[in-house]
Amino acid sequence: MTPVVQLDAVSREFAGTAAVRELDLIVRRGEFTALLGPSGCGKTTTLRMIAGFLEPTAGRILLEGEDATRLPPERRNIGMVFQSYALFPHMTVEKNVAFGLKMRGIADSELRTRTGEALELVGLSHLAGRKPKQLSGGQQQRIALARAIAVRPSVLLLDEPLSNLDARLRIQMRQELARIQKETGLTAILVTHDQEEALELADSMVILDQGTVAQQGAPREVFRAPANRFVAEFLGYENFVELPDGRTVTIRPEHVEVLTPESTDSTPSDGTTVDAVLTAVRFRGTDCVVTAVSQGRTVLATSSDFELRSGRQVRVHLPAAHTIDLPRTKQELPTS
Ligand SMILES: Nc1ncnc2c1ncn2[C@@H]1O[C@H](COP(=O)(O)OP(=O)(O)OP(=O)(O)O)[C@@H](O)[C@H]1O
Repeated sequence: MTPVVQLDAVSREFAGTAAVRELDLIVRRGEFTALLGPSGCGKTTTLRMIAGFLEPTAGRILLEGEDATRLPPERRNIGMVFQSYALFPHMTVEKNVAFGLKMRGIADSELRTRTGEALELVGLSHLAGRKPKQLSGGQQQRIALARAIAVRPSVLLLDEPLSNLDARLRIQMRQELARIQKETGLTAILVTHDQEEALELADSMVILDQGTVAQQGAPREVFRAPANRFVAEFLGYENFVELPDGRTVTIRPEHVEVLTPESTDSTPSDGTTVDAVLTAVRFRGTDCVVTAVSQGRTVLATSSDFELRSGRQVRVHLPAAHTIDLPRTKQELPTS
């Protein structure tokens, strides 16, 4: 099946500095792809190139299999929703939603049907006659979404669409987006720096690091097996431990076992066990989080042993089944 969006080695420079470098990306029909990464990694630049607002300095962009690298935005069948809702303040909700259809020369009766459908999809048909300023932030974002969907774009580009909403509304809108995408079979690319949003919504996530792909895959895969330290840190992994055999691994604190003579006197046979001293114990109610230091290496662990105190000598066990090997990134490799 021809991908809806395909980027072949796309690069974009600004005054000699690369914002996106040789990026390859494939988005298939009906797929929800999340582009994520820290500020400045090139997410918005990538989205703007797909929309046609920015030209790549190198590489090709294919839309529905056709070379669209130099195609102006209005000739790409793309819908966009931004962080700022960008609704026309003087137009009613209905006129806002109909705007893109009108621009495309859609006949009146068809225009009314599609506007009505789009408003129904976002659950706001009853507000059709209002002006944007008479709506809440969440409602305005729904209207922006309806406007983008009404034109039946081959791909919907979402640039941090939920980040202006408060936490509760953001979660509600996330579920709403998931529902709409499921109902309509929309192909969408979402730019976000919120990993939770990506984990919940995306079929595929692409983590960018300085304009290149650090890792791409299904959220579960990426979360379970981050490819390197950058991805692991971005996903919230906190333990980075160099093992005696030279490997660097990461492990979730809840998988690290803190052993004391009272808990066991045998050394587990799998994984790695090291002597350590506790330097901090934080009580959290149902468990505590301890910081253990072993030969300069720090490991965070959770434990339900409430007798543990700072200064205590323990052994720390990293079970093999839960340690994730992290190959070193280029920056971390010693230079020869
Ligand atoms: N018009 C521009 N002129 C010069 N540099 C730019 C321009 N647009 C983006 N950049 C630079 O390109 C890099 C990538 O920017 P981009 O906006 O794509 O990042 P981002 O991942 O979307 O970041 P954020 O999460 O902060 O929005 C940054 O270093 C940025 O400063």
